[in-house]
Order: sequence, then structure tokens, then C-alpha cells
Amino acid sequence: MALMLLRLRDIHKSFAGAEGPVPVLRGVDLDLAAGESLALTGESGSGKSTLLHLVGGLDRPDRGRIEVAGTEVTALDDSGRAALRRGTVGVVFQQFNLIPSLTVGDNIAFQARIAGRHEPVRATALAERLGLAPHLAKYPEQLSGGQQQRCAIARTLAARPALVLADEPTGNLDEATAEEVLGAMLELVAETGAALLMVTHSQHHAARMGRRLHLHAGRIA
Ligand SMILES: Nc1ncnc2c1ncn2[C@@H]1O[C@H](COP(=O)(O)OP(=O)(O)OP(=O)(O)O)[C@@H](O)[C@H]1O
Repeated sequence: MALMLLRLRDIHKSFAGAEGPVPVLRGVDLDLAAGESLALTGESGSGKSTLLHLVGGLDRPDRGRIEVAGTEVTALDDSGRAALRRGTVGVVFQQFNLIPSLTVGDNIAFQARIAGRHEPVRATALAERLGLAPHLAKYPEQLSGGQQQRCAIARTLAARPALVLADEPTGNLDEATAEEVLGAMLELVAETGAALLMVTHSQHHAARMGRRLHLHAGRIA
């Protein structure tokens, strides 16, 4: 049986509103096995990014249990969750969070170095695959938004995380480039046997993923 990389049980999350807590997630269950790719869709404000933040250990649920690769994230302290993000979970968020003082090449290698998995040959191949080879010596501010987005994707994948979380990773790209980058992501994730959980607004992109779940009214519809 494939290793279960992600298991969510009865996840609840509210945020403070003017008239008391506003529930965003109201009992989310989800399983994702190694090698699977899952598209998470749902209208704007339905809680997709919130769910990714909880899985990535960037925030805590009010209730429920999150397990990543057999580790109960909900039981970890801040440093435990940071260690999980260094070693096991790779995140590509809407904000690229590239390091301005590092070249594109060093940005790509950064996460892999921290995880102790930097392989220059792999990093170069990734850069070529994502159309970044001519830009490796540049700095992030010299790249277009789409190139920065691809750099953030390369940085995450270079570290070979077991679970990749991506929030609209192709949102800044034109349709043709988005298609290509999504294809590359799916192949690269499949190559390493990782699991991919990706938020997308594109039904077309969702259809290219192994499974699709829709978030509505705080639950998986
Ligand atoms: N830190 C926060 N504090 C207060 N409210 C928040 C916070 N984060 C998210 N919310 C609220 O929770 C709801 C869900 O937000 P979230 O960003 O998860 O939605 P989303 O489905 O990812 O939306 P989009 O598709 O527009 O990115 C929204 O109503 C948002 O205003």
C-alpha cells in the first residue's frame, strides 16, 4: 500500500470577525498518498490557502488532527514544525519569498542546502526545465514575475520534499507557460514519488491532476 503522506481529520479553523469568530474550515477530512497529485478548488475565500497554511505548519487548527508522513503536525511546537518544513514539506506560496541578496542559482539551491540534499546537477536540470538557465547569475529583482514564480517552484522541488504544497503556483504565468510549468511540476513530483497538493482556480489544470477536491462552506464538497 502506498505510504499515506497526508492525513487530515476533522479540521476546524475560525478567524476573529467583528461579531465573533468566523468559521472558515468546518470539519475537513483528507487523505493523500505518496505519488498522488490532488487539486484543491473552491471559490475565493473558501479557505484553500488557510488549509495549506495549516498543513505546512504555518498556523494551527482550532480542532482536528494533521499528520504529515506519519508525524502529527498538530502536536509539534514551533521548532518541530519548522523542522518539518525544512525536511519533509515544500511550499510554493503566492508570494515567492525569494531571497533578494542571493542569485537565482543560489535561491534554487537554498532549500536543498538546508535540507542537506543539494545536488548541483539536479539543480541545473531543474533550472533548464523551468526555463531559468539563462538567468542563474541574476538576482530576483532582475526577473519578471513569472520567472520569479518559476524560481520559487525550482527552489521547492530541488529540495526533494516528500509533500509539495502549492498555492496557485502558475497564477502569474501566461496560459502556455502555465501549462508547461504544471506539466514539469507533475513530472518532477512523480519522479521523486512525492505527493502534491495544489490550489488552483483553473478547472483545466485541476483536470490534469490525479484527483480533485472542492472546498465549499468549510467542508470538502
Ligand atoms: N489571518 C487571518 N485573519 C483573519 N481572517 C483570515 C485570515 N486568513 C484568512 N482569513 C479569512 O478566511 C477566509 C478564507 O481565506 P483563504 O485565503 O483561505 O481563502 P482562499 O480560498 O484561499 O481564497 P482565494 O482563492 O481568494 O485565495 C477569508 O474570508 C479570509 O478573509
